[in-house]
Amino acid sequence: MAGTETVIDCRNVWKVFGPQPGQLASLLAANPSPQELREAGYVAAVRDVNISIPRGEMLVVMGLSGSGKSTLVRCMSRLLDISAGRVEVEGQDIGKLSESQLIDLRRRRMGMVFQSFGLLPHRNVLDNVAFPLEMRGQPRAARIARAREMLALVGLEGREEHFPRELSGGQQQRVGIARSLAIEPAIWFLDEPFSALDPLIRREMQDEFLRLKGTLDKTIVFITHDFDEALRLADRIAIMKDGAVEQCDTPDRIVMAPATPYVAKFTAEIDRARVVRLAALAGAAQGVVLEGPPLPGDAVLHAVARDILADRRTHIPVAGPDGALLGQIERQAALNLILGDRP
Ligand SMILES: Nc1ncnc2c1ncn2[C@@H]1O[C@H](COP(=O)(O)OP(=O)(O)OP(=O)(O)O)[C@@H](O)[C@H]1O
Repeated sequence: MAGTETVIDCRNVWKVFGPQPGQLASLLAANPSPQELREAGYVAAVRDVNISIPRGEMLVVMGLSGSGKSTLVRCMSRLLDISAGRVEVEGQDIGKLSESQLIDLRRRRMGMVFQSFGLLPHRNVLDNVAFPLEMRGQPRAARIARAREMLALVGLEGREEHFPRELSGGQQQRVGIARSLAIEPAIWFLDEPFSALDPLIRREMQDEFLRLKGTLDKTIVFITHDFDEALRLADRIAIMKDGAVEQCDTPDRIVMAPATPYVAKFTAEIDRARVVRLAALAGAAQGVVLEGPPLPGDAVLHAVARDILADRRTHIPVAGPDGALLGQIERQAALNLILGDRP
Protein backbone atom coordinates (compact mmCIF):
# COMPACT_ATOMS: atom_id res chain seq x y z
CA MET A 1 0.00 0.00 0.00
CA ALA A 2 1.19 3.50 -0.75
CA GLY A 3 2.14 5.35 2.42
CA THR A 4 2.54 9.02 3.11
CA GLU A 5 6.32 9.13 3.35
CA THR A 6 7.74 10.71 0.21
CA VAL A 7 10.52 8.64 -1.34
CA ILE A 8 11.18 10.65 -4.50
CA ASP A 9 10.42 14.33 -4.70
CA CYS A 10 10.96 16.28 -7.92
CA ARG A 11 10.62 20.05 -7.58
CA ASN A 12 10.65 22.26 -10.69
CA VAL A 13 12.97 19.84 -12.43
CA TRP A 14 14.36 20.80 -15.83
CA LYS A 15 16.73 18.85 -18.01
CA VAL A 16 17.83 20.77 -21.05
CA PHE A 17 20.24 19.47 -23.67
CA GLY A 18 22.03 22.04 -25.79
CA PRO A 19 25.21 23.75 -26.89
CA GLN A 20 25.95 26.01 -23.90
CA PRO A 21 24.85 24.56 -20.57
CA GLY A 22 26.38 27.58 -18.77
CA GLN A 23 23.76 29.92 -20.22
CA LEU A 24 20.80 27.81 -19.23
CA ALA A 25 19.95 29.53 -15.96
CA SER A 26 19.26 32.89 -17.64
CA LEU A 27 17.46 31.19 -20.50
CA LEU A 28 15.16 29.20 -18.19
CA ALA A 29 14.38 32.22 -16.01
CA ALA A 30 12.20 33.54 -18.86
CA ASN A 31 10.13 30.32 -18.82
CA PRO A 32 10.56 29.76 -22.57
CA SER A 33 8.18 27.74 -24.71
CA PRO A 34 9.45 24.50 -26.28
CA GLN A 35 9.65 26.32 -29.60
CA GLU A 36 11.68 29.24 -28.21
CA LEU A 37 14.13 26.80 -26.65
CA ARG A 38 14.41 24.84 -29.88
CA GLU A 39 15.08 28.02 -31.84
CA ALA A 40 17.94 28.78 -29.43
CA GLY A 41 19.34 25.28 -30.15
CA TYR A 42 18.20 23.58 -26.93
CA VAL A 43 15.88 20.66 -26.19
CA ALA A 44 13.97 20.70 -22.91
CA ALA A 45 13.70 16.95 -22.42
CA VAL A 46 12.18 17.60 -18.96
CA ARG A 47 10.23 20.81 -18.35
CA ASP A 48 9.46 22.07 -14.87
CA VAL A 49 8.32 18.72 -13.48
CA ASN A 50 6.84 18.45 -9.99
CA ILE A 51 6.11 14.94 -8.73
CA SER A 52 6.12 13.39 -5.27
CA ILE A 53 6.20 9.62 -5.09
CA PRO A 54 5.18 8.07 -1.77
CA ARG A 55 6.67 4.84 -0.42
CA GLY A 56 5.05 1.76 -1.90
CA GLU A 57 3.65 3.53 -4.95
CA MET A 58 3.90 2.23 -8.48
CA LEU A 59 4.11 5.28 -10.70
CA VAL A 60 3.87 4.62 -14.42
CA VAL A 61 5.32 7.23 -16.77
CA MET A 62 3.69 7.36 -20.20
CA GLY A 63 4.01 9.51 -23.27
CA LEU A 64 4.94 9.36 -26.91
CA SER A 65 8.46 8.65 -28.05
CA GLY A 66 10.66 11.66 -27.25
CA SER A 67 8.30 13.09 -24.61
CA GLY A 68 11.01 12.87 -21.93
CA LYS A 69 10.15 9.71 -19.99
CA SER A 70 13.63 8.18 -19.89
CA THR A 71 15.28 11.51 -19.20
CA LEU A 72 12.97 12.23 -16.26
CA VAL A 73 13.54 8.81 -14.73
CA ARG A 74 17.31 9.10 -15.19
CA CYS A 75 17.21 12.43 -13.36
CA MET A 76 15.59 10.66 -10.39
CA SER A 77 18.73 8.58 -9.80
CA ARG A 78 21.08 11.31 -11.08
CA LEU A 79 22.25 9.21 -13.96
CA LEU A 80 21.72 12.62 -15.53
CA ASP A 81 22.47 15.88 -13.75
CA ILE A 82 19.46 18.19 -13.87
CA SER A 83 19.63 21.70 -15.36
CA ALA A 84 17.42 23.35 -12.74
CA GLY A 85 15.22 22.38 -9.79
CA ARG A 86 15.77 19.76 -7.11
CA VAL A 87 15.43 15.99 -6.76
CA GLU A 88 15.23 14.50 -3.28
CA VAL A 89 15.44 10.78 -2.61
CA GLU A 90 14.43 9.67 0.87
CA GLY A 91 14.87 13.26 2.05
CA GLN A 92 18.34 13.79 0.55
CA ASP A 93 19.01 16.32 -2.20
CA ILE A 94 20.79 13.99 -4.61
CA GLY A 95 22.31 16.93 -6.49
CA LYS A 96 24.48 17.54 -3.41
CA LEU A 97 25.81 13.99 -3.01
CA SER A 98 29.43 13.20 -3.84
CA GLU A 99 30.12 10.60 -6.49
CA SER A 100 30.85 7.93 -3.87
CA GLN A 101 27.70 8.78 -1.85
CA LEU A 102 25.70 8.54 -5.05
CA ILE A 103 27.16 5.14 -5.94
CA ASP A 104 26.43 3.97 -2.43
CA LEU A 105 22.81 5.18 -2.62
CA ARG A 106 22.27 3.44 -5.94
CA ARG A 107 23.91 0.23 -4.74
CA ARG A 108 22.04 0.04 -1.43
CA ARG A 109 18.63 1.44 -2.32
CA MET A 110 18.03 1.41 -6.06
CA GLY A 111 17.48 -1.10 -8.82
CA MET A 112 17.36 -0.20 -12.49
CA VAL A 113 16.25 -2.06 -15.57
CA PHE A 114 16.78 -0.42 -18.93
CA GLN A 115 15.59 -1.10 -22.46
CA SER A 116 19.13 -2.01 -23.46
CA PHE A 117 19.63 -4.90 -21.10
CA GLY A 118 23.13 -3.95 -19.96
CA LEU A 119 24.27 -7.55 -19.39
CA LEU A 120 27.93 -8.43 -18.96
CA PRO A 121 28.82 -10.31 -22.17
CA HIS A 122 31.64 -12.44 -20.70
CA ARG A 123 29.65 -13.74 -17.75
CA ASN A 124 27.08 -16.45 -17.98
CA VAL A 125 23.45 -15.86 -17.04
CA LEU A 126 23.86 -17.05 -13.45
CA ASP A 127 26.88 -14.82 -12.83
CA ASN A 128 25.15 -11.87 -14.43
CA VAL A 129 22.27 -12.17 -11.99
CA ALA A 130 24.62 -12.75 -9.04
CA PHE A 131 26.81 -9.77 -9.99
CA PRO A 132 25.10 -7.03 -7.91
CA LEU A 133 25.19 -9.36 -4.89
CA GLU A 134 28.92 -9.83 -5.45
CA MET A 135 29.23 -6.03 -5.43
CA ARG A 136 27.52 -6.07 -2.06
CA GLY A 137 30.06 -8.60 -0.79
CA GLN A 138 27.65 -11.49 -0.38
CA PRO A 139 29.32 -14.95 -0.11
CA ARG A 140 29.34 -16.97 -3.34
CA ALA A 141 27.05 -19.81 -2.21
CA ALA A 142 24.35 -17.42 -1.01
CA ARG A 143 24.45 -15.23 -4.09
CA ILE A 144 24.36 -18.19 -6.47
CA ALA A 145 21.37 -19.64 -4.62
CA ARG A 146 19.56 -16.31 -4.82
CA ALA A 147 20.42 -15.92 -8.52
CA ARG A 148 18.99 -19.37 -9.27
CA GLU A 149 15.81 -18.47 -7.43
CA MET A 150 15.40 -15.24 -9.42
CA LEU A 151 16.07 -17.00 -12.73
CA ALA A 152 13.37 -19.53 -11.92
CA LEU A 153 11.04 -16.63 -11.12
CA VAL A 154 11.49 -15.15 -14.61
CA GLY A 155 11.18 -18.56 -16.29
CA LEU A 156 14.83 -19.07 -17.22
CA GLU A 157 15.59 -22.28 -15.36
CA GLY A 158 18.06 -24.37 -17.36
CA ARG A 159 19.70 -21.34 -18.99
CA GLU A 160 22.05 -20.57 -16.10
CA GLU A 161 25.22 -21.53 -17.96
CA HIS A 162 24.37 -19.72 -21.19
CA PHE A 163 26.00 -16.47 -22.23
CA PRO A 164 23.90 -13.39 -23.10
CA ARG A 165 24.70 -13.69 -26.83
CA GLU A 166 23.09 -17.15 -26.81
CA LEU A 167 19.74 -15.77 -25.65
CA SER A 168 16.89 -14.05 -27.47
CA GLY A 169 16.11 -10.39 -26.76
CA GLY A 170 13.20 -11.32 -24.51
CA GLN A 171 15.34 -13.80 -22.57
CA GLN A 172 18.07 -11.20 -22.12
CA GLN A 173 15.45 -8.79 -20.87
CA ARG A 174 14.33 -11.34 -18.29
CA VAL A 175 17.93 -11.82 -17.14
CA GLY A 176 18.09 -8.04 -16.61
CA ILE A 177 14.88 -8.17 -14.57
CA ALA A 178 16.14 -11.14 -12.51
CA ARG A 179 19.43 -9.36 -11.83
CA SER A 180 17.63 -6.27 -10.66
CA LEU A 181 15.21 -8.28 -8.51
CA ALA A 182 18.06 -10.16 -6.83
CA ILE A 183 18.99 -7.22 -4.64
CA GLU A 184 15.41 -6.43 -3.60
CA PRO A 185 15.79 -2.72 -4.22
CA ALA A 186 13.69 -0.34 -2.14
CA ILE A 187 13.37 1.96 -5.16
CA TRP A 188 13.05 0.41 -8.54
CA PHE A 189 13.37 2.19 -11.90
CA LEU A 190 12.15 0.27 -14.91
CA ASP A 191 12.44 1.70 -18.41
CA GLU A 192 10.18 -0.37 -20.69
CA PRO A 193 11.28 -3.57 -18.96
CA PHE A 194 8.85 -5.80 -20.86
CA SER A 195 9.18 -4.31 -24.34
CA ALA A 196 10.96 -7.35 -25.81
CA LEU A 197 8.68 -9.97 -24.27
CA ASP A 198 5.95 -11.74 -26.19
CA PRO A 199 2.39 -11.08 -24.94
CA LEU A 200 2.02 -14.24 -22.85
CA ILE A 201 5.29 -13.83 -20.96
CA ARG A 202 4.67 -10.12 -20.71
CA ARG A 203 1.41 -10.79 -18.93
CA GLU A 204 3.07 -13.30 -16.61
CA MET A 205 5.74 -10.74 -15.73
CA GLN A 206 3.04 -8.14 -15.07
CA ASP A 207 1.31 -10.59 -12.73
CA GLU A 208 4.61 -11.21 -10.98
CA PHE A 209 5.01 -7.48 -10.59
CA LEU A 210 1.57 -7.09 -9.11
CA ARG A 211 2.36 -9.89 -6.67
CA LEU A 212 5.65 -8.27 -5.67
CA LYS A 213 4.00 -4.91 -5.33
CA GLY A 214 1.48 -6.44 -2.96
CA THR A 215 4.05 -8.16 -0.77
CA LEU A 216 7.01 -5.78 -0.67
CA ASP A 217 7.20 -2.18 0.27
CA LYS A 218 8.83 -1.17 -3.00
CA THR A 219 8.55 2.18 -4.65
CA ILE A 220 8.48 1.67 -8.40
CA VAL A 221 8.81 4.04 -11.32
CA PHE A 222 7.91 2.24 -14.50
CA ILE A 223 8.04 3.55 -18.07
CA THR A 224 5.82 2.02 -20.72
CA HIS A 225 4.27 2.83 -24.08
CA ASP A 226 1.49 0.36 -23.46
CA PHE A 227 -1.65 1.86 -21.97
CA ASP A 228 -3.13 -1.50 -21.01
CA GLU A 229 0.06 -2.31 -19.14
CA ALA A 230 -0.08 1.07 -17.39
CA LEU A 231 -3.70 0.55 -16.39
CA ARG A 232 -2.99 -2.91 -15.01
CA LEU A 233 0.02 -1.89 -12.95
CA ALA A 234 -0.21 1.73 -11.95
CA ASP A 235 -1.26 3.35 -8.73
CA ARG A 236 -0.80 6.62 -10.61
CA ILE A 237 0.04 7.43 -14.20
CA ALA A 238 2.09 10.47 -15.23
CA ILE A 239 1.42 11.49 -18.82
CA MET A 240 4.22 13.48 -20.44
CA LYS A 241 4.21 15.72 -23.48
CA ASP A 242 7.19 17.78 -24.72
CA GLY A 243 9.02 17.20 -21.43
CA ALA A 244 6.17 18.37 -19.18
CA VAL A 245 3.87 16.24 -17.06
CA GLU A 246 0.37 16.96 -18.35
CA GLN A 247 -1.37 14.99 -15.60
CA CYS A 248 -0.27 12.70 -12.79
CA ASP A 249 -3.25 10.89 -11.39
CA THR A 250 -4.94 7.55 -10.67
CA PRO A 251 -5.99 5.53 -13.73
CA ASP A 252 -9.64 6.23 -12.83
CA ARG A 253 -9.11 9.96 -12.93
CA ILE A 254 -6.90 9.92 -16.01
CA VAL A 255 -9.74 8.37 -18.03
CA MET A 256 -12.71 10.01 -16.27
CA ALA A 257 -11.30 13.47 -15.60
CA PRO A 258 -8.50 14.22 -18.09
CA ALA A 259 -6.80 17.47 -17.04
CA THR A 260 -5.93 18.65 -20.55
CA PRO A 261 -7.22 18.10 -24.10
CA TYR A 262 -3.99 16.20 -24.78
CA VAL A 263 -4.68 13.67 -22.01
CA ALA A 264 -8.26 13.34 -23.25
CA LYS A 265 -6.95 12.59 -26.75
CA PHE A 266 -4.33 10.22 -25.40
CA THR A 267 -6.96 8.19 -23.57
CA ALA A 268 -9.73 8.48 -26.17
CA GLU A 269 -9.51 4.87 -27.33
CA ILE A 270 -9.57 3.37 -23.85
CA ASP A 271 -12.58 1.28 -22.87
CA ARG A 272 -13.35 3.10 -19.67
CA ALA A 273 -15.55 0.31 -18.30
CA ARG A 274 -12.39 -1.81 -18.02
CA VAL A 275 -10.58 0.86 -16.01
CA VAL A 276 -13.03 2.66 -13.78
CA ARG A 277 -13.74 1.05 -10.43
CA LEU A 278 -17.14 1.38 -8.84
CA ALA A 279 -15.60 3.17 -5.87
CA ALA A 280 -14.48 5.96 -8.20
CA LEU A 281 -17.98 6.30 -9.63
CA ALA A 282 -19.88 6.08 -6.37
CA GLY A 283 -21.49 9.31 -5.30
CA ALA A 284 -23.03 10.21 -1.97
CA ALA A 285 -26.50 8.72 -1.48
CA GLN A 286 -28.05 12.22 -1.26
CA GLY A 287 -31.54 11.41 -0.08
CA VAL A 288 -31.81 8.17 -2.05
CA VAL A 289 -32.64 5.24 0.19
CA LEU A 290 -30.17 2.46 -0.55
CA GLU A 291 -31.47 -1.03 -0.13
CA GLY A 292 -30.35 -4.53 -0.92
CA PRO A 293 -26.93 -6.02 -1.47
CA PRO A 294 -24.10 -3.67 -2.53
CA LEU A 295 -21.61 -4.16 -5.37
CA PRO A 296 -17.86 -4.25 -4.57
CA GLY A 297 -16.15 -0.87 -4.87
CA ASP A 298 -12.86 -2.34 -6.04
CA ALA A 299 -14.43 -4.05 -9.09
CA VAL A 300 -14.10 -2.39 -12.48
CA LEU A 301 -17.42 -1.70 -14.20
CA HIS A 302 -16.81 -4.30 -16.87
CA ALA A 303 -16.43 -7.07 -14.28
CA VAL A 304 -19.88 -6.40 -12.81
CA ALA A 305 -21.64 -5.39 -16.04
CA ARG A 306 -24.00 -8.39 -15.91
CA ASP A 307 -24.96 -7.65 -12.30
CA ILE A 308 -25.72 -4.03 -13.17
CA LEU A 309 -27.73 -5.09 -16.20
CA ALA A 310 -29.79 -7.54 -14.13
CA ASP A 311 -30.26 -5.11 -11.24
CA ARG A 312 -33.64 -3.31 -11.21
CA ARG A 313 -32.65 -0.57 -8.78
CA THR A 314 -32.15 2.95 -10.21
CA HIS A 315 -29.40 3.49 -7.64
CA ILE A 316 -27.13 0.63 -6.60
CA PRO A 317 -25.15 0.76 -3.35
CA VAL A 318 -21.38 0.26 -3.45
CA ALA A 319 -19.37 -1.07 -0.51
CA GLY A 320 -15.67 -1.22 0.37
CA PRO A 321 -13.77 -4.43 1.13
CA ASP A 322 -14.80 -4.17 4.79
CA GLY A 323 -18.47 -4.01 3.83
CA ALA A 324 -18.80 -0.32 4.72
CA LEU A 325 -21.07 1.59 2.35
CA LEU A 326 -19.12 3.94 0.02
CA GLY A 327 -22.14 5.48 -1.71
CA GLN A 328 -24.26 4.68 -4.72
CA ILE A 329 -23.97 4.53 -8.47
CA GLU A 330 -26.72 5.53 -10.83
CA ARG A 331 -27.58 2.43 -12.83
CA GLN A 332 -28.25 4.29 -16.09
CA ALA A 333 -24.98 6.26 -15.89
CA ALA A 334 -23.09 3.01 -15.26
CA LEU A 335 -24.80 1.36 -18.23
CA ASN A 336 -23.93 4.32 -20.44
CA LEU A 337 -20.26 3.92 -19.53
CA ILE A 338 -20.40 0.18 -20.17
CA LEU A 339 -21.92 0.86 -23.59
CA GLY A 340 -19.07 3.25 -24.39
CA ASP A 341 -20.96 6.56 -24.30
CA ARG A 342 -18.79 9.61 -23.87
CA PRO A 343 -20.00 12.57 -21.85
N1 LIG B 1 21.89 13.16 -24.61
C1 LIG B 1 20.99 13.88 -25.29
N2 LIG B 1 21.36 14.95 -26.02
C2 LIG B 1 20.46 15.70 -26.69
N3 LIG B 1 19.13 15.47 -26.68
C3 LIG B 1 18.69 14.41 -25.98
C4 LIG B 1 19.59 13.57 -25.24
N4 LIG B 1 18.85 12.60 -24.62
C5 LIG B 1 17.57 12.83 -24.96
N5 LIG B 1 17.47 13.90 -25.76
C6 LIG B 1 16.21 14.47 -26.31
O1 LIG B 1 15.32 14.68 -25.24
C7 LIG B 1 13.99 14.35 -25.62
C8 LIG B 1 13.42 13.32 -24.66
O2 LIG B 1 14.10 12.09 -24.81
P1 LIG B 1 13.76 10.80 -23.95
O3 LIG B 1 14.69 9.72 -24.35
O4 LIG B 1 13.70 11.17 -22.52
O5 LIG B 1 12.29 10.47 -24.47
P2 LIG B 1 11.38 9.20 -24.17
O6 LIG B 1 10.01 9.72 -23.90
O7 LIG B 1 12.00 8.34 -23.15
O8 LIG B 1 11.40 8.48 -25.60
P3 LIG B 1 11.33 6.92 -25.99
O9 LIG B 1 9.94 6.48 -25.65
O10 LIG B 1 11.55 6.96 -27.48
O11 LIG B 1 12.39 6.20 -25.23
C9 LIG B 1 14.07 13.89 -27.07
O12 LIG B 1 13.75 14.97 -27.88
C10 LIG B 1 15.52 13.50 -27.23
O13 LIG B 1 15.93 13.68 -28.56
